[in-house]
Amino acid sequence: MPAPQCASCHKARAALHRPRSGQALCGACFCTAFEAEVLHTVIAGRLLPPGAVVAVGASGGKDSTVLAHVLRELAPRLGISLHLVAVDEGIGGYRDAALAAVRRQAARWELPLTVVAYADLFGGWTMDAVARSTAGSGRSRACCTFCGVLRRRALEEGARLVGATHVVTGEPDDMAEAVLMNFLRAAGGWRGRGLGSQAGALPRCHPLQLASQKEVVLYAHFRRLDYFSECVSRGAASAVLDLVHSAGRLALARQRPRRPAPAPLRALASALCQACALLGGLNAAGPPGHRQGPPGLDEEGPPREPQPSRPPTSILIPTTS
Ligand SMILES: Nc1ncnc2c1ncn2[C@@H]1O[C@H](COP(=O)(O)OP(=O)(O)OP(=O)(O)O)[C@@H](O)[C@H]1O
Repeated sequence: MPAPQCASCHKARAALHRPRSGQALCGACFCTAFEAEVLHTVIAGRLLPPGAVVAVGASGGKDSTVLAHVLRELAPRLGISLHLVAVDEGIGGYRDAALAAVRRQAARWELPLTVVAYADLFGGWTMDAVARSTAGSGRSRACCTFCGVLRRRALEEGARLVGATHVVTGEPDDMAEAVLMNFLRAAGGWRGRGLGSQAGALPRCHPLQLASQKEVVLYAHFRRLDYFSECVSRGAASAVLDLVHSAGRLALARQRPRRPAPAPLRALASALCQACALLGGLNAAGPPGHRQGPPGLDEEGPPREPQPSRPPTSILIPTTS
């Protein structure tokens, strides 16, 4: 059976059914719609004012690749300028390939790129050194904690270095996780790693917050974006997006005076100090490199190989005649 006509341009054959609406669109109309939706997210949420100098957290992965590409398309309309900031965590066998992808993107899209390294920012500590230092102490979990906190700090440093006024990161419907965490942590207020920014830090936002993982992959596919690919098999659920919408409404409704945050929230709001606290703990146990061991974070085996990237075939329309 031939593919249906695109429901938007009525000229080309449809190439996909949009996961949420079921609308059949050709690749070009889908990309245009996707960009328009991100534009709406930015404008409606007042995420990036005209004149903003925006540091894009560029990991080389699909989310930040799509984010950078979409914002580059929208930049003239939004009146913003972009600067890619990549963090080199010092993870042997993993980050190098991702950074190479970021360099190719910067060159192709003619965007300025700054790379900041943990080793330079944190007194010689790389994630490989952290992994060795924390070995035997619930290592995998400790590594994620260190990496998340230090990366946030490094991105902030990089953004300030390039004179950015705002920071943006990928995170499409992963936002739901943050939303849920915030609901659970604070029945009385909305704050934290999700849609807000931390005290003293540059404003940080997630323009892809309402996009689904599947559509991010489809956008990358139709725009033929070159990115460093890991597992892309996570699906999108409408409930997840509804949750993010609810959080946005909750944030807008939060006009009443705020109650003092409970203790866990105060801890969340001090991630910059958290980085120093974690580094202090590491240094107390010995300088970077004091413990020898194999590089790489995965104690169960060697660092993961990148997986080939594929769009979710369940929503692509087969191109048969
Ligand atoms: N090394 C890095 N350098 C700069 N920004 C980063 C780096 N790692 C992550 N980020 C930013 O944080 C966001 C969330 O990263 P995380 O690894 O949690 O999610 P992800 O879904 O794998 O993102 P991506 O597909 O962009 O790699 C990324 O989209 C990116 O904007």
